[in-house]
Amino acid sequence: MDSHKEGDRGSGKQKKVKIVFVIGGPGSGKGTQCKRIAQQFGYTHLSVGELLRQEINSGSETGSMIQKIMKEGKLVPSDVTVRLLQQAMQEMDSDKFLIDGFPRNEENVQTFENLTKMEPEFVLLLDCPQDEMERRLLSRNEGREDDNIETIRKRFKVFMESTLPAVEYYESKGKLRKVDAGKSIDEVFESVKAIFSQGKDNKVRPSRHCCKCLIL
Ligand SMILES: Nc1ncnc2c1ncn2[C@@H]1O[C@H](COP(=O)(O)OP(=O)(O)O)[C@@H](O)[C@H]1O
Ligand SMILES: Nc1ccn([C@@H]2O[C@H](COP(=O)(O)OP(=O)(O)O)[C@@H](O)[C@H]2O)c(=O)n1
Ligand SMILES: [Mg+2]
Repeated sequence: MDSHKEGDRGSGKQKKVKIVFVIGGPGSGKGTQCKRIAQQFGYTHLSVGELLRQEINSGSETGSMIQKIMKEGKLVPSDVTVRLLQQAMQEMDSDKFLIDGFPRNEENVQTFENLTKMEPEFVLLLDCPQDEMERRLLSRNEGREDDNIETIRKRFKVFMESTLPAVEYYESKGKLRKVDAGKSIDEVFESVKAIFSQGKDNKVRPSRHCCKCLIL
């Protein structure tokens, strides 16, 4: 079911917005696969982690609160995260969003639905063994202060304890699509492509990268 975006009430025209959530443990390959999906299927890729890091870089008070939480591998309060997400979606002239790294707990799920009145078309789960994720993160030299072994371990704990229960919510609604993300990038993308090609419009469109995600 497509989501309907708030707004355009004056014209009575409801803009249909298609949303897909992409979740998986830290290092499962969300960012890597999202870039390819955006390119191939014309989605605007919004990485929630990137939006939070941009808020940190803005030097705002909210940013320093976010930084403390991310350093601990904990989850930022959902109203903060969802507001940043809403802002980014409103700024982009797009009707197809790939939301990377969201939801990460049940509070994320409820807050998103309450504030946006939108639901995802489906949720893609990248399922990857923890030792493989750890190996990938330790060689991901993006200069992130949360990519140290101590914080990585905490993030894994958050994933197991908070994110997986949110996954079960979507599974119960028949909206979960799971792929084995432990294989090579190309092999994982083959499985991902099959899932996105099941949708109605298989047309390949020019990619619409969110400018925010290009600032890595
Ligand atoms: N299937 C894969 N096999 C090996 N390395 C991968 C794979 N997918 C991603 N990577 C690498 O692992 C690291 C984490 O990938 P990333 O897409 O940032 O994951 P996430 O966004 O889920 O944390 C990056 O250095 C990326 O190049
Ligand atoms: N929905 C979200 C997404 C990210 N985050 C925070 O942002 C951090 C980095 O998220 P990310 O998606 O960039 O991390 P990776 O899984 O890509 O390594 C998380 O560890 C959380 O601290 C959050 O609090 N809530
Ligand atoms: Mg990522």
